[in-house]
Amino acid sequence: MRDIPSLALLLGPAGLLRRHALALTVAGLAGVGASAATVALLARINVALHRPAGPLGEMALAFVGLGLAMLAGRATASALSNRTGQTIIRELRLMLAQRILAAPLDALERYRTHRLLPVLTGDVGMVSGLCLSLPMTVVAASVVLGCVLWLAWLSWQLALLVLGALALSLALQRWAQDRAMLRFEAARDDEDALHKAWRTLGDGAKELRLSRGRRRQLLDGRIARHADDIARAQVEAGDLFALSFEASAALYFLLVALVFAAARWWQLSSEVAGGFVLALLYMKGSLDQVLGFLPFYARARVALGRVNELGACFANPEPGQVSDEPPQLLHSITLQGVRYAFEASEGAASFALGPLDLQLRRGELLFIVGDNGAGKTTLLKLLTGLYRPQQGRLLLDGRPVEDAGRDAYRQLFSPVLSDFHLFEELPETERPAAERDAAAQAALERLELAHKLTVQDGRLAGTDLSTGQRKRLAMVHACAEARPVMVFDEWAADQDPAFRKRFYREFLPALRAQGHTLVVISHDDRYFEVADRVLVMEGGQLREAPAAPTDVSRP
Ligand SMILES: Nc1ncnc2c1ncn2[C@@H]1O[C@H](COP(=O)(O)OP(=O)(O)OP(=O)(O)O)[C@@H](O)[C@H]1O
Repeated sequence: MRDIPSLALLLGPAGLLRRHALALTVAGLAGVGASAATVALLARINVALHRPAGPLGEMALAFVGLGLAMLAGRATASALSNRTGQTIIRELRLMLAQRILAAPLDALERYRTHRLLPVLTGDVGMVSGLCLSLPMTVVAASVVLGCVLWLAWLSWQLALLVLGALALSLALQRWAQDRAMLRFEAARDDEDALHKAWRTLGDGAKELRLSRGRRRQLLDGRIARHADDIARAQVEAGDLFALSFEASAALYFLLVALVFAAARWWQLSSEVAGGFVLALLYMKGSLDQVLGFLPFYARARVALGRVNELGACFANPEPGQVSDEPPQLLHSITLQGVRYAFEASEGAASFALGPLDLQLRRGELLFIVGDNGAGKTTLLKLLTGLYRPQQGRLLLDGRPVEDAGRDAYRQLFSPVLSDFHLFEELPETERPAAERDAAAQAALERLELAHKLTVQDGRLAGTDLSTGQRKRLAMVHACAEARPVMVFDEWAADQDPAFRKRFYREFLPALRAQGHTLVVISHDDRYFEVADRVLVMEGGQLREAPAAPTDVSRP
């Protein structure tokens, strides 16, 4: 089991609760004030029950005054805690999104993207619930405390008896909580695995329909197994809490009986005994609220652990993400003695690239070719600044690209990666939006997508597309962005022969003529002669290759 982390994210020096300490203190004080008014009201009722009635008007005034104070205190506490809770949730969501966006790509790849969503939705929701319910639980706890103080004022011996019972009840809950946390932790691990299976339901929909075996594996082997494990862990944890809760409830009624017996034993007045019974019965609701909060708190601690873990994984942001300086490529981009190795994962040998040298000259059309797994995409990630070289240097026009300048450097590139994501909106550019939209519309026509899609206010509206058409649409986005360096990772792989030919013989030369520098990963050796240079990747090493002779009669 992983360690249950501290509440640093909420209570640490820069914790979210600390930042709202004033509002939360005011909410807490208002709640405590309301509790004091409640206890005073109880005391008045007790007096009214056991002593001859005083002037009615005075009594009514006291009741109304205390009732109003209670109402105002509770309403203030509730409204303030609700607003502050919602603000904290918003800040937590933004903080996590910013951290993920600012994290180095390899940190995100190591974390595994399927683990992000359960944290960002389920765990953040659970932590949000904790923030929202915490202040009102504090109010309930202060009602209990107020009642105990009043009882101590009535009879310290009986109050000690009550305190003893409360301590026993809390110890029981603590016992249940410690054991339940282990189950909640195990259930949360299963939630991650289950989420991965949910993704398979959508991503593998076609394969699953074509294979009963795969369906069985997914449903029985993964979904049912994890769902069973989660249900078992939650039931066991729920049983533990229910057991301790019911034991506390039984103890409570035993306490009321004990109070009666002790009052008789110590010959206490009926006002004292009545006050005790009244207070005990009244504070039962608040006590239940506090005890009922504990199971929720236990689950929220586990969720908070995951949120903390995510925050910690991405706690080292890349510097310089908000540089306004527009990047320029005047002569060349150079990789000098660059080396990059992936961390070895269970049982698999790690892949290491380099040390290698490469110079990409402005305006050139460079092909990178090589076998599957040779390291072409890894090289592209180093060249585009997505990965930081572990050794060696990346130079822009002879000047090293340092950490602070890497994000600005990355703005030189418009990529179409092999595992590209299709955004709904066209990217923001330095150019006016109308110019960008016109470039996108022209690209739609060139790529024969204009009958499927139109550009509307920077968005691309239209029907669903085939795999090859989606790749073309990714190119439309790159053309609309039109950065100095355009990068295509096996773009032509999904295109029909005629379009593939147009890509190599028409589009690439046209983009080069417009002044773009082009890096193309390709397996299409029949078009290598289009390139100014062809480099071969082999086992993480790079070598120059002469362009292959071309048979222009082939498509
Ligand atoms: N995030 C990662 N973590 C660990 N290993 C990785 C990671 N990404 C790639 N690799 C490994 O690095 C090696 C090179 O991968 P890369 O994607 O660069 O190859 P490639 O030449 O582009 O292959 P292909 O032509 O099949 O796309 C492979 O052995 C791959 O398993």
